[in-house]
Amino acid sequence: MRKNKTLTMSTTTTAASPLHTTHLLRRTTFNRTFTLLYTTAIFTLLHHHLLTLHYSTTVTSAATTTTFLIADLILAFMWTTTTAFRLYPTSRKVFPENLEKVLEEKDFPAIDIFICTADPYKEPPMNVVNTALSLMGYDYPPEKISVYVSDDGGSELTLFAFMEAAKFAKIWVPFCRDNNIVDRCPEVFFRLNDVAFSDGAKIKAMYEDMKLKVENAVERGQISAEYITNEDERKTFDKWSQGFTRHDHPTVIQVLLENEQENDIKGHPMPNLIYVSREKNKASPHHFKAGALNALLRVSAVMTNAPIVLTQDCDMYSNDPKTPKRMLCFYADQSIRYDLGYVQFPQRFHGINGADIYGSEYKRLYVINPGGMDGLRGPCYVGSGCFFVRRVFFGGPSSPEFPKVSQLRPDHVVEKPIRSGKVLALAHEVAGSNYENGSVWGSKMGFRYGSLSEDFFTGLHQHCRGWRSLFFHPRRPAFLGDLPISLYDALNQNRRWCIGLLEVVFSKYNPLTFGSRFMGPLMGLAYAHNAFWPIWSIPIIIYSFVPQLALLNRLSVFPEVTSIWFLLYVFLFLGANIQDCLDFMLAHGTFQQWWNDQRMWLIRGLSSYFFGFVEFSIKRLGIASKGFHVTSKVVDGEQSKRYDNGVFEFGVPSLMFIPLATVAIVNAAAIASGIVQILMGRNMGGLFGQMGLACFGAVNSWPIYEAMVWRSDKGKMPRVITVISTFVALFLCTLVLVV
Ligand SMILES: O=c1ccn([C@@H]2O[C@H](COP(=O)(O)OP(=O)(O)O[C@H]3O[C@H](CO)[C@@H](O)[C@H](O)[C@H]3O)[C@@H](O)[C@H]2O)c(=O)[nH]1
Ligand SMILES: [Mn+2]
Repeated sequence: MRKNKTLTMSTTTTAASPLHTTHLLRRTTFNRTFTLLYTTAIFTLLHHHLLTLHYSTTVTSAATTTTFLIADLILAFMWTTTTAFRLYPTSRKVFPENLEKVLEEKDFPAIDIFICTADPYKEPPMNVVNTALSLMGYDYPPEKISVYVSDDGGSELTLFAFMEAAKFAKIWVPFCRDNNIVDRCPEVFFRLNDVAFSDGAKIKAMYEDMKLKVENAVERGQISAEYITNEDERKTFDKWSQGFTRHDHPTVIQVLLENEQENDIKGHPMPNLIYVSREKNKASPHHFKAGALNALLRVSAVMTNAPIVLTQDCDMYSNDPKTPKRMLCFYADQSIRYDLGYVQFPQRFHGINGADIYGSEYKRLYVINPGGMDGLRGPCYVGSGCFFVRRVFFGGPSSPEFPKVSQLRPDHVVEKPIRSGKVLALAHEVAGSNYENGSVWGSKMGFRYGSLSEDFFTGLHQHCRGWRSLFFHPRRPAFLGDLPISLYDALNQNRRWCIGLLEVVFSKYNPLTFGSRFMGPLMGLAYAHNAFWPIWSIPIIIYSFVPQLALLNRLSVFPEVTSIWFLLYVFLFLGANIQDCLDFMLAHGTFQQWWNDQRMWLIRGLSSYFFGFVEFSIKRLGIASKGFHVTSKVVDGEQSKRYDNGVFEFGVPSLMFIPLATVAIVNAAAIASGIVQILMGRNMGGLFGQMGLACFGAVNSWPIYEAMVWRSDKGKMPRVITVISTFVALFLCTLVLVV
């Protein structure tokens, strides 16, 4: 009887006061029409190339035509994949105020929050603590929240920071709740707000005190005896005895807060807070972040086994305490619940300079494209800001594959307190480095192994198994993270992703051959778009060198400016760029940000995409590979000043800068040669396209000229790179002139 009542109630409220709505964006019709038009243009160009090839009389012209045919085929393929994002661009709204009509607070699902950190020197513990505090402060029943911190750095410094955080949280969480604070990341709150009200000033002093202690410990690399206040803490730190290194140590699990035991200073229960550093040794592979997440999946199953799991990078703090309630608007909707695997919020960043010189926002990857996939079977998983249904890690929606150990099953109900001996013993066992031997963890269960882009691979796998996902982009960013502020860091991160993506391309789960069979062709294309990123380097390299070198050689490779074919080129070039720019600006970007974003696309094509490809090949051949190189989140004062002023940071002599500098020089040389040819009275009709392209290259290379020629700060281009690149450029130019 009661059940019935709830049921009718939920149906009526869904109709009259929905939990969420979804609609196609207004640009949909335009996008579809343009797709048809552009596809026709592509086919016309390819046809034209084939004809030219057929009728070419010299080896040089056959070779150049083939080169451009290859470049254009790849560009055409990549453009085709973008249509997957453009045919069903979707946007959603949620109505958390209607939540209480369908779900009482006591029936809210519990949430296990996973925070991964891997290195106390690249990821300062104080920042990780801030992330954790912001999440513990969620506007959600605290007894339903458990925060698990995975420390792959195996550092007592991080544990120490969290011990301090556990104490501070008892003051911070009620303070946020009682004052209805929105910025629940303490660092951000104290930076942005005047703390004159309530106990603000007192709490700020406590926060500063904690920060001082933690930063002091990190600086000294050890925890002073005076900071250790009781026997329990001392015993814990004793685990870091001799022989304990980050690559070789036993499991450390420390329950720092337990909600049934501890209350905040106002008497409300606290969320659980658990520190986990899984066992590591050189003999067993640890699979980087995916391995860490799988260990957390098991440890959390044993301890709390919440039906919802939120994964967070250590730098991604919560920027909106209402986020879990917004997520619930989807989760509580029975009509979509059955095969809903995860709800992905976009990764957004703080501290971006106005023009976003490194395109670090990745607007297309994180905001635009997921909205497009949301109209299909849902967005990719991007590693952070994602609420999973725990069940998604164990088989398809209608084909569950549960672990043998009953305590690890997603339907297992935990009855014992998390500090009980049995629970802790099992938790240690499942975090052991040999636990996964001979099991399907990482292949069929949990997060996927085998790719450095474990997030992309995991999401793909889940979609292939029949799960759907969903994208929600609230106006106020749900999470904000750090971004690389030097070109080298930005490119290195991108290179790691490329290696991971190629690992997916060359696995059984290739999005085109395997994926599209199980997810449908458009989803296959959408996944392929990301997976094939690195091949963009081929057309970008070709178009950065070949027309320019031909110009130096007075060889015309594009149609005459007066010919109709030239118009086709103009249409293809402008069409793609303008549509891209519009997409970007409609997603609240500025023109300048778009310009920098397209520049970064070219820069990546010449460096990280290409080097990622090279490194992937080397790895395939069985030669050394670096593994997961964690992006540094530490800020250097001077560097950060340059970043804020929009100045490119080269500084380190990286091989990746050589193609960039070489292209800059070759393009400048091509322009110079073009000008000389004009002055000599040559008819430039046939070389107009090449001259235009060289100018485009040079304008894009502006920061590189600056860094090579007239900057003197630490971030300028290292002299050795300039010298090598000049030689390479000279070599290329003479080679062409000789041929
Ligand atoms: O062995 C490792 C390596 C990394 N991490 C953690 O993984 C997260 C992401 O690492 P980061 O260096 O910040 O990489 P990004 O390139 O910024 O991260 C993006 O790309 C990764 C895949 O390459 C995804 O895992 C991330 O979620 C996504 O934000 C961080 O919290 C790390 O602490 C681990 O826990 N163990
Ligand atoms: Mn990161």
